[in-house]
Amino acid sequence: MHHCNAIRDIYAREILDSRGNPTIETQVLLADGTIGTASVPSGASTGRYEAKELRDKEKQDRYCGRGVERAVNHVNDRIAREVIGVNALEQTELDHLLIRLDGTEDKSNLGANAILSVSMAAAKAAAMSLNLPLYRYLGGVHTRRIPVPMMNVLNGGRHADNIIDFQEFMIMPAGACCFREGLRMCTEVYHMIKALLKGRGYHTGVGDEGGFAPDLPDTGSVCDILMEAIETAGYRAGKDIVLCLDAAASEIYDRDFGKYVFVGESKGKEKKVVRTAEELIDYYAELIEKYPIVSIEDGLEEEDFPGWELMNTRLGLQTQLVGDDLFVTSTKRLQRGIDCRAANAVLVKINQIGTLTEAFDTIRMAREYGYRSIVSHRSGETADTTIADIAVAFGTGQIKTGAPCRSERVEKYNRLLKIEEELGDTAIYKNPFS
Ligand SMILES: O=C(O)[C@@H](CO)OP(=O)(O)O
Ligand SMILES: [Mg+2]
Repeated sequence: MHHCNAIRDIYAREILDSRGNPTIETQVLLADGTIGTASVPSGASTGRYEAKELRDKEKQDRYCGRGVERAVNHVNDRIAREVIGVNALEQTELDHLLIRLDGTEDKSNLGANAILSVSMAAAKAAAMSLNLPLYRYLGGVHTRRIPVPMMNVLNGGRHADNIIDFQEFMIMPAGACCFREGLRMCTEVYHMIKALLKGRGYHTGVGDEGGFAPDLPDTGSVCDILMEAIETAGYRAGKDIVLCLDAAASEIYDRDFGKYVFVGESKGKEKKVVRTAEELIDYYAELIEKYPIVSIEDGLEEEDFPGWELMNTRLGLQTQLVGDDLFVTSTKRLQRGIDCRAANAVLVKINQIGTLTEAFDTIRMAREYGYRSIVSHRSGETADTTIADIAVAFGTGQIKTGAPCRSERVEKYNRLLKIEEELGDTAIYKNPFS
């Protein structure tokens, strides 16, 4: 109890996220006076099997009403009573205590957002009290690898009000020499995309993650613009910069119909464009043939493990196939995918599972089975930069954190710039696909 790293007090409040929705921020005070502060993001295209946050928005909050307020009260009341006195350095114990206290499979009792805010704030306080940067505290002395950004530059799906069916089009500076250089390259391409869109009369408003959201008719025309922007900016597409997709296929899947419906692509056509899982895999194969696409996330919907297996057999050797809604950062779901060879990579979103310890377990399991991990933001974000430190701490080699023009995303990039500077000559940056 009198240990200097013991939690002395804890306090949560309601703040706003980048979509203007309430979210939770929690502060943990240690006996030595250190304060750790953390805030929690929120998704729009959430996976069915994600841990449940207590949110205000009705569609995400099965209790309806003031969800975040209840999450805040849970931290200040029930959680505070239990965690005061716990040693903040014992992250695993603390997280397991929170899981037990909640008592449900999906954290719907206290709220995954309430629980995660405490988990994160305690880790930050512990690092600070040891005078260590967070990545060093979480990763130890061997921590040296800076992730390559998967930068979202064009938005569609649930993240924008345009007609593009797939959710995210990303560029990745795989051929850069260091993070700073890679970030600069991507930013130049981002600006070039804007110029090209403008020149062709498309609007240049952006989606939730800062990627442009023009009404381009289909995936091919989006990829064409990206290719042109890369080349015009002076880079070699496929060498210096490669492409990645997040199809977020669960969002376009019609369960009753058993097919994927491409509403945007159907515009102006007589017949609706629909694809079965097999046809969608063929479509990906065509796209990969034509464009330097190295990674496809949520290529199929979250229930279709057999479909994923087929996709992995067809495309998995040359393409990174990332499970986001499919795995929801859960070791249980990931194990199922591993058993049936469903994919070869996992997206890691700490709020999908609700504690740091469980997210770390998922990264560890992925590594054991030769899966890659990509640490990721949510479409509703805050200024919190914990995910940048996690990516470095675990040397995942890849991070997905949006466009370079919305502060809540830029915060993460700027944090990585700072970490790379701190690591100096010891920093490692390398193409995750070579
Ligand atoms: O699908 C995704 O990968 C994420 C983040 O880009 O979106 P959301 O947070 O809306 O789930
Ligand atoms: Mg996704």
